[in-house]
Amino acid sequence: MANQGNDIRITLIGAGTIGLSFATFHLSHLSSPSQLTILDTRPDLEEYVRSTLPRFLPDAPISHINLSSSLPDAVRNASIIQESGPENLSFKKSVWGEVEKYAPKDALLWSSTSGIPASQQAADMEDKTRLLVVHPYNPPHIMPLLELVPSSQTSAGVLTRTQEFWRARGRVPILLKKEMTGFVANRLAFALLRESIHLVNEGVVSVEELDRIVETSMGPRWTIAGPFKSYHAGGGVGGLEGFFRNIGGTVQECWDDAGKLNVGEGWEESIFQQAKDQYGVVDLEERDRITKRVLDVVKEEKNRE
Ligand SMILES: NC(=O)C1=CN([C@@H]2O[C@H](COP(=O)(O)OP(=O)(O)OC[C@H]3O[C@@H](n4cnc5c(N)ncnc54)[C@H](O)[C@@H]3O)[C@@H](O)[C@H]2O)C=CC1
Ligand SMILES: O=C(O)[C@@H](O)C(=O)[C@H](O)[C@@H](O)CO
Repeated sequence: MANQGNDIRITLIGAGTIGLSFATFHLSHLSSPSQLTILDTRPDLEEYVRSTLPRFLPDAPISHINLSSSLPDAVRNASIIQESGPENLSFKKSVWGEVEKYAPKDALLWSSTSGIPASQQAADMEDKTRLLVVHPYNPPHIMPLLELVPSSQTSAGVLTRTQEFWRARGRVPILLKKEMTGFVANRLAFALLRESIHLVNEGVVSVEELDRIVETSMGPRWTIAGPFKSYHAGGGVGGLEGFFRNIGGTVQECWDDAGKLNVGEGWEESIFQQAKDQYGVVDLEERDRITKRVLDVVKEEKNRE
C-alpha cells in the first residue's frame, strides 16, 4: 500500500464532528484534495461540507474532494479507511463487514471510536488483523494525540504502518498495550468529570468556578507536564516518592472521599442547566484558535530543550 505522497488515498466514513476535523487535517497534508474521499449517508452532504469545512480550513478545495454516499465506490481505491460514524457497535461491525467486501486487501482500517474495542468491532470480520482503533482527541486537526488500540489480532505490520503514518505528519500516536473501556484519555477525563460533578452537586463550587479552577491550575500545568512528571517535580529532591512521603496521607484521604455518583442519579438537570446558562453555544473556532496557539508555543519551547 502506498502510504506517502501522491499515491495515498484516504477515505473517511462519517463527516460529523470528528470526520470533518480529520478531513481538515488530511487536506493540510495530502498532495491533492482528490486523494481524499468523504463518505456520509446524510442527503445534504455536499451542502453540509461546503458550509462547514471552510470554518476549519478557509479556502478549502471542496470541489476537488470526492464526496460519496456509496460505500463500495468510496473505499474501492483507498489506502486508508477511517470510520467516524455513530458510536454504536452494530454500526461499526456493519461498516467493517461492507468495507472488507470492497476495499483493497492492504488498506489500513481505523476506527475513531471513543471506547468500543477493535476486538468487538472486528468480531465478524474475515481478516481481523487489519483493524485497530485510532482514537483522536477532539478536534484531531489540532489535538496531537492519537490513541492506537489494536486488538490481540491486529497485525504488527498494520500497527507499524499506522504509527509511521501519524509520526510522519507530526502527530503523537500512543500505543495502548491493552484494550480498556474508554482507552486512557477518556478514562482520565471522565474520572475528573465525575469528581467535578460531585463537587458541584455537593454545592462546593459552581460549574463556572470549577472550570475556572481547572483552567487556572492543572490545565496549563498538564500542557507542560503530565500528572507523573508534575508530582515528581512537586516532590522536590525526593521526586514522586518524596511527594507521596510528604502528601500521601492527604492523597489517600481525597481518594477515600472521592465522589462516587453515577449517571441517572438526579444531578443532571441542575448541572446541565448551569452549563447552558454559563456557556450557551461554545465558540468552537475561538476554542480551536487558542488551543492551537498554546500547543504551538509549547511545541516551540519543548523543541528548545
Ligand atoms: N465528538 C467527539 O468529541 C469525539 C468522537 N469520537 C468518536 O468518533 C465517532 C464519530 O463521532 P462524532 O463525529 O462526534 O459523531 P457525529 O454524529 O458528529 O458524526 C457521525 C457521522 O456519521 C454519519 N453516518 C451515520 N451513518 C452513516 C453511514 N452508514 N455511513 C456513513 N456515514 C454515516 C452521520 O451522518 C454523521 O455525519 C464516534 O465513534 C465517536 O465516539 C472520538 C473522539 C472524540
Ligand atoms: O474528549 C474527546 O475529544 C475524546 O476523547 C472523546 O472520545 C470524547 O469523549 C467524545 O466521545 C465526546 O466528546
